[in-house]
Amino acid sequence: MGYLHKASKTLRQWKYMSSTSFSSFPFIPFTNRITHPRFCSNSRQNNKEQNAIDLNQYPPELVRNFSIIAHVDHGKSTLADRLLELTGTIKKGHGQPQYLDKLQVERERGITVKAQTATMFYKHSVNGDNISDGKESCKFLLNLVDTPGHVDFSYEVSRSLAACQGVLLVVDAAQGVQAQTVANFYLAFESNLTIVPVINKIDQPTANPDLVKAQLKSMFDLDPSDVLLTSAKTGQGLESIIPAVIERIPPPSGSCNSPLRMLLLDSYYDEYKGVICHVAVVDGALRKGDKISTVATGQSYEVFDVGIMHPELKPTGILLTGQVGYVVSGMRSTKEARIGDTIYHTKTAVEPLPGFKPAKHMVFSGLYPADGSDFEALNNAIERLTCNDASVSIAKETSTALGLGFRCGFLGLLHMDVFHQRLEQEYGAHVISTVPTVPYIFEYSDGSKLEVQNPATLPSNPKQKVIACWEPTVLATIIIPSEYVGPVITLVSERRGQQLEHSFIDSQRVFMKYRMPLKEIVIDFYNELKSITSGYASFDYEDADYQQSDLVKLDILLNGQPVDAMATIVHKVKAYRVGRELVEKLKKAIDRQMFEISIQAAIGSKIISRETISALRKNVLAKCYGGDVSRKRKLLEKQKEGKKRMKRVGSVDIPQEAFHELLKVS
Ligand SMILES: Nc1nc2c(ncn2[C@@H]2O[C@H](COP(=O)(O)OP(=O)(O)OP(=O)(O)O)[C@@H](O)[C@H]2O)c(=O)[nH]1
Repeated sequence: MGYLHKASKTLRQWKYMSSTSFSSFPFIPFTNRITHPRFCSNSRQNNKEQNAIDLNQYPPELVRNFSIIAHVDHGKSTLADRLLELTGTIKKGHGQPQYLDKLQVERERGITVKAQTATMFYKHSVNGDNISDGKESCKFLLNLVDTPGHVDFSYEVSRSLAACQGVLLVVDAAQGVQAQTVANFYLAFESNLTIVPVINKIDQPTANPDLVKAQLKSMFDLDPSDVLLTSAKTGQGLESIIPAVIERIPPPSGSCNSPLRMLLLDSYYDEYKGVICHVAVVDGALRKGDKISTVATGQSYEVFDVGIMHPELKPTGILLTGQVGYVVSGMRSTKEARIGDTIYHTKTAVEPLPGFKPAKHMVFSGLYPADGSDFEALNNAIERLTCNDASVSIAKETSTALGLGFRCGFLGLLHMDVFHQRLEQEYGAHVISTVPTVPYIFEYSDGSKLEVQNPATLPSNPKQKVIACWEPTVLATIIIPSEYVGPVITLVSERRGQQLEHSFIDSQRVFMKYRMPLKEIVIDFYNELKSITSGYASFDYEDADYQQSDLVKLDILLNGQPVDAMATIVHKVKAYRVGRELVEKLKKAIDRQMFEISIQAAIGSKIISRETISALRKNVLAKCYGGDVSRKRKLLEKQKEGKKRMKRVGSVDIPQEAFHELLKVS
């Protein structure tokens, strides 16, 4: 209730500032109550929403910016739907669950990949705070940010939090606190945000809200009496959420009188409007027609359109202190709209906002056109997609096996997967990707150090020049039911993890913290963890330091010729097993051809594993008896088509599937 009480003071400043800075805004004497019709409406007043939204009616004191954060699948997007419905922002039964998950990939996979903001309006009685006598209610402007739950996209979460003063920390009533609950709690806590705990899915037969309350108390010291109980599915308890947001989360604290400072939260390219920037106005005000610049480039642009996401773009002509919205200016490419940058009025230079830490690329992989001749098409597709996903790093590279392509850096394996899927679905680009690798550091005898993002660039006999190697590590959090502790410890030791912490969350569940090499979790770790714990484990990680390690480059040779796109870097103790598995997978994936093919794995000049594919021409006409010429021609054509999709190394044709198979070996 404290923030409502403070409302009077801020409103007085706003009213004063408005009378001086905004000609349309009259001076209103201070009354110790939010009673002026500009800010408040009588509860009997007509509820009909005005078509044109006048943001002048929402001084910072009537604004609340909050994110919904949670572990994967705990119900963030469903809860966001219900809040949008409750506030009349979208119609009930709009027939599109998880409304804010707009990408095809999000709908197909049922996950949120991009954080999405929506502005809502809500009338709330300020009764009981000595501000109002209870007969009146104020209309508040609420910016809700639905965030992704998967660890790969935690960068999106931390960015979203920069525009918020509080969060709804959502926890599944049956699953309880999970690994991303812990990670997200600390993201919010370290940003000094107000945390409103919400236990969701209380309709489930296995829901145990009391146990979850106890977990929230023991792990985060959250008071059980502050915890809200809800079901985003049935709507139970939903009505308590927005009042809690308004009463507990502080309003934004920027200065209305200061020059404009906006934080650039996100940007994407729209075919009709050009670059659209999502912004949070920290200080001052922005109007259509203003001239703005970004700190990074200093370039000046005119504001053509400005507004809010309600939840679609809704022009308002103005954005004021504490508000979150969009801006369209003359930017030609999203490269001009750097995320975390500060936007200001061109003629009034300002101190830049702190911005964000740059995204850290955890996984690198080569991307090549499935058909070598399609390089230009792939180049175009990647350029367009990276306009809407700036968290991927792209550099051109050449492979003797695959031709011209790109080396791409991703936030994790799911991010890489989503990027591939979007390339294919949204831009029709078919790609071959090489084995994902992490950024290793190699130190050479002359003292120089090299970050290696592509194993092929490493000399094949590293011992000759390399004097030390380092690999990136992560701090991994695992939460499991106690009966799975044994198998999980075995799995983590196989993956070279060092235990740092082991404690009980409650009588049944264990919290474990490990330091692990990033490489060991990149491929298939989570799947294995899930499978040995019958799906009950949750897992999260954050990047940690580099550690010195005994690494070797593993080459794959076909008929004695190394295939650069198949080279990988592995820990020495794993080299023999990985070499053998790679060779076996390739034997299964490569068709027999008219000559014998030898497949070898080698460390330097030493062959550590070998398989042979015996010679045989695949006779596609074998089953085609009789003289039907057109059928025979069709089959031969089909074989020719298939060959087009093959990559030729020396004389050996490698199907795309062979590259996919290699992705599964860790
Ligand atoms: N029984 C029940 N199911 C719910 C409730 N809320 C959400 N769900 C279901 O839980 C699943 C996950 O919901 P989402 O809203 O996509 O979860 P999310 O946290 O946004 O997921 P990510 O974005 O992938 O992290 C969906 O199948 C929802 O229908 C609830 O209150 N009760």
